[in-house]
Amino acid sequence: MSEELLAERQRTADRRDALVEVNGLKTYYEGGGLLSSTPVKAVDGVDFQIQHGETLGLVGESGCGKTTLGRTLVRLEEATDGEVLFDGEDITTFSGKTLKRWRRDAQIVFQDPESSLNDRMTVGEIIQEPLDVHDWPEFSVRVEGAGDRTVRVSGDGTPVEEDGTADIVVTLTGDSAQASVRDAIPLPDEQVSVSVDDAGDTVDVTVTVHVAKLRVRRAYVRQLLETVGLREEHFYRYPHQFSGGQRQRIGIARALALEPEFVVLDEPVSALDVSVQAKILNLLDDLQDEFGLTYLFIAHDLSVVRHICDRVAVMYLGHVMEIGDTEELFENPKNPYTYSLLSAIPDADPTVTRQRVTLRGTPPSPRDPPVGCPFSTRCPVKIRPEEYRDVDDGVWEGIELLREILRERERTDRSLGERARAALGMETRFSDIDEIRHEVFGDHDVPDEVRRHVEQAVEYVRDGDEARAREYMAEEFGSVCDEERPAHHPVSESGRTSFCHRHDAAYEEPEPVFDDLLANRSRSR
Ligand SMILES: Nc1ncnc2c1ncn2[C@@H]1O[C@H](COP(=O)(O)OP(=O)(O)OP(=O)(O)O)[C@@H](O)[C@H]1O
Repeated sequence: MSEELLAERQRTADRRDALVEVNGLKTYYEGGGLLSSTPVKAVDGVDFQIQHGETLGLVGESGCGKTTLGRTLVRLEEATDGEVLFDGEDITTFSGKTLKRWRRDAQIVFQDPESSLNDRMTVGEIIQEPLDVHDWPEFSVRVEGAGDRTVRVSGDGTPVEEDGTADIVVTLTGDSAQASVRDAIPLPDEQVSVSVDDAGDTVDVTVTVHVAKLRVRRAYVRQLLETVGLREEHFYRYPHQFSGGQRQRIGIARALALEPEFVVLDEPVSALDVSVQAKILNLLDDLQDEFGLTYLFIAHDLSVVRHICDRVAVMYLGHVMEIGDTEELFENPKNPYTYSLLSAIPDADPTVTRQRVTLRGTPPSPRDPPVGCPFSTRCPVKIRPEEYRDVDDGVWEGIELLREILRERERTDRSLGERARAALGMETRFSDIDEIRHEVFGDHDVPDEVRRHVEQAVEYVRDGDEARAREYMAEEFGSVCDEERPAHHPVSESGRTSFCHRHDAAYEEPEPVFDDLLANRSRSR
């Protein structure tokens, strides 16, 4: 299938009904640390959509920006650039009353139910707090049966905006009027009285609620406790009297209190025992069906993600590397980072002896990310310059490792060289460049055309010019992966995309390159 056709299908898939649409979103943390002038680029330009009622998983190594992204979507962090459209409106521009009103629609459940609940408040108070802040319920009123007449609402009711959900529906029939309260609100219809003054062109409707809001709120909190599998009598207890799973249920009840459309679940089960995890996941699933919720599900545990997410976004160093249908992505990852991440999961079938891709080192600092592809410093199938395509994999690995050590030495103080090498998985105690070279290339038979350039770079280091050595290595061995940001290429008919230069027609796709790499490795064992 041609790229054009795939791109067209991608656009069609995108036109489905999105609740959340993120365009070019960046969230940087300014200041702090030694390099205070350089911001931490926690989220560095991401684009994706979440459809109504969908669960989008967000995975990636620690520190890749998942939590920051989730918090930016619910405005707990301010976006540095880009937009977050929520039902078409850019929430990054909201302020004042508009922001406060919108906050009801987007909530977050935190990872750690230990620390996310205030231990000095009762469970009832914790769940009720957002209701108090928003003076819930509003007693919004819609009047039906008024025909062409102008309706004015007063008393305890406020007229509903446009076609929003009304708490109370007043139905006018002849001279009488009847109020019916929305199911979710624990307020019997008979506790609401309505008087109508029909003056021809105008109808004045006065709504009187005979129960104090606070009582309605309390009854609602009790209802919520049951919704999340707790009991009414838990209202007056304190969080420390509950188990981890129960505390997470409290956090979920609090998040649901204002009837949001969208919930960010930030590792909601990571801190829980495995037996409890399944129960909480089932609860979240049931709640999604019952309330039509849309989720962003942040997780480390890929098997959990596979189980519950419709689509998955794989993040690395502030970027979305691959995004698409969960089953497709797990079955047949297209991006080298996804491939590497998934290869780390043990296979459920012990008879399957799958080859694993072990990633070298740790991700670069988000203060100083690579200028090209964010994964370029660790990618096992990075594009090589034409003249080095046939160089032995072990030698190439040595070149990349040497480049990484030189970069790491730039970042860390020389006296911290040990730490740099430890980060790269090297157990050596030396700091001399000749020893490093020896360690990196080991017993490999390094061809002359490579040796020559490595020697030159080593010479620059000996002369104390490490910047020159880095530049020399980059000029000689660097490729498009080091120099240019990739595009998001469509990689399947369902609209999956992958952020990798290898999908350009000029290069070989990642998959066969991985196959060759792994086959060579097993041969050399
Ligand atoms: N308030 C902050 N100030 C400065 N830097 C921050 C702040 N919060 C996070 N960071 C940095 O931003 C980057 C992304 O962090 P974030 O917590 O979003 O990643 P994550 O993928 O959620 O990690 P984890 O899986 O460990 O929770 C990290 O380098 C982190 O150190």
